[in-house]
Amino acid sequence: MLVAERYRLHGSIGRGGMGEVWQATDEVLGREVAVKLLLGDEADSAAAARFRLEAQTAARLSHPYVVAVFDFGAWDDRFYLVMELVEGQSLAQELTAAGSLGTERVATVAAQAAAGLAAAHREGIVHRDIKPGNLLSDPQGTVKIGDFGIARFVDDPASALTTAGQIVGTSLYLAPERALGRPASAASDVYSLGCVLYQLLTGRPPFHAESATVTLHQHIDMAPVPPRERGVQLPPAFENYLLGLLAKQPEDRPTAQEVADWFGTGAWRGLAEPLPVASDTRSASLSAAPPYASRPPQPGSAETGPPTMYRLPSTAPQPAQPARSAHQARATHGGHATHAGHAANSAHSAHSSHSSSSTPSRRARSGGARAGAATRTGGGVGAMARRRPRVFGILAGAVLFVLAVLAGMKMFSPDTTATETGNGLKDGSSSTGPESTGAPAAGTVARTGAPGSTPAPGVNAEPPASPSFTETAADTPSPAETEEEKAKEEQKEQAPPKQEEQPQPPPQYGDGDDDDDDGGYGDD
Ligand SMILES: Nc1ncnc2c1ncn2[C@@H]1O[C@H](COP(=O)(O)OP(=O)(O)OP(=O)(O)O)[C@@H](O)[C@H]1O
Repeated sequence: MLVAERYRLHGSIGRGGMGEVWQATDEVLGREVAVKLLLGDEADSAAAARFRLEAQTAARLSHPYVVAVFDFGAWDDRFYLVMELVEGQSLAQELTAAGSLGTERVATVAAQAAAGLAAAHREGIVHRDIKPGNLLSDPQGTVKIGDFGIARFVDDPASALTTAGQIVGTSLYLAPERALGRPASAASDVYSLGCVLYQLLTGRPPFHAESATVTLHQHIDMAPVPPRERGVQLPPAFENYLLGLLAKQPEDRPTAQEVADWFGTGAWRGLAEPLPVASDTRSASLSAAPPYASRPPQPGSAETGPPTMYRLPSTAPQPAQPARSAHQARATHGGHATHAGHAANSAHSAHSSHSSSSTPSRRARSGGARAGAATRTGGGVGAMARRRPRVFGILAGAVLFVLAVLAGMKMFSPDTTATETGNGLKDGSSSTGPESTGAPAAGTVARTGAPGSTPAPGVNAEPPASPSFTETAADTPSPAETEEEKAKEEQKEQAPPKQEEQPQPPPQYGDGDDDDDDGGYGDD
């Protein structure tokens, strides 16, 4: 069959909802092409309009991951569409043959399909029917998006081809907002792509109920079961990001370009992972955990691992968005309690095992730099106080305590000496004059310094001061000695001879546990 006197049809490739696709030869240009012939009655204006729009839409796109459209027209009362021939199979066929695809393959599909979608979105075109059957794979495995048959221009409401209440698209991949009857958007395509990727990984779409209506409700209300809970060996980063594509709110999903970049840079391998944004409610609660800067760098994280997209400038895709999306989606929509819990736990565990967001990384690095600077600039008391405030506080308190005790000894020891022994042991202290306050002060010191009392350990820690007191006393007789001696003589007259005959060597003060020595304090 020669179509439009140019395209010779060789054989049917397959049949879809709008037409049958044939392998053909363009006899003018001498190349192989695919020709789609519109099925049914040309009088079906809606189908004809859709077919025409597919041609016009696809013709605007020129991208390696989008099936190219070469020609469009009417022939023998039928419309035809001439496309780039993709000599491979659709991902639906690939999936049927394999059951499920490996992470490496799915990541490639994600990067390429998302790149093709991003190109369409830049043109203001939404595909609206992303599904495995519309993702074609050539012999090299390169993915190309085909069948823009129900696509429409985002900014052209008049081009909408669906009547009120009618939803075009497959329920298995339909975004929640579309299930609610809201307009399709670029984010709707991202959601559908997320469903496809999920199915490629697990062998089944995230939502699949006994009826399309129930499936649509699941898209709206139910959180998807994390693929790893379905037995898929998947890097946590991949899973977390994929769940972000399935966020219930369109604005919580990454853009197609971000998805393309994220998978294209290999971030899905788990070398890096998005972290929640502080403004996120759930993330804020997570942020109550120890600050990122205090965490040691995680193996494979941005701190230690190879560069990732997170280190790109602000023009790079925002890495935190998918994780935030997953959190927000589950937080705001709840959905199936069990699944929501699984998803949240998965995201949380992924977050806790990866600390590679650019912000935390920068914080950690800058924090480390500050610490290093402090060390380099002297490592003195100030630096120590900053680095180990608690230890510094304890040491400072101990020093202050010792100083206070020494000061107390210095103040009160003359009286104790005078009262205690009268042997000149504490003359140095008595020379300072406190003795004028008389025995009461000495008595106070004696009691607080007595062995067995609470402060005893502190007093016992002071012996090193005693010899110095002794030496000072020996060398510098005080003018107060005269009065002191007089007082001693008066005491001699009243005190038992036994006390007068007690010349005590200096160590007795420091021993503390000598009953005889302390006996004098106790008596006082
Ligand atoms: N450019 C192409 N090159 C090679 N095969 C193609 C091409 N376009 C479509 N096909 C194949 O032709 C078959 C029919 O495709 P078509 O797009 O018409 O239907 P569909 O996408 O399966 O269903 P629907 O149109 O309802 O979405 C599919 O197997 C598809 O893989």
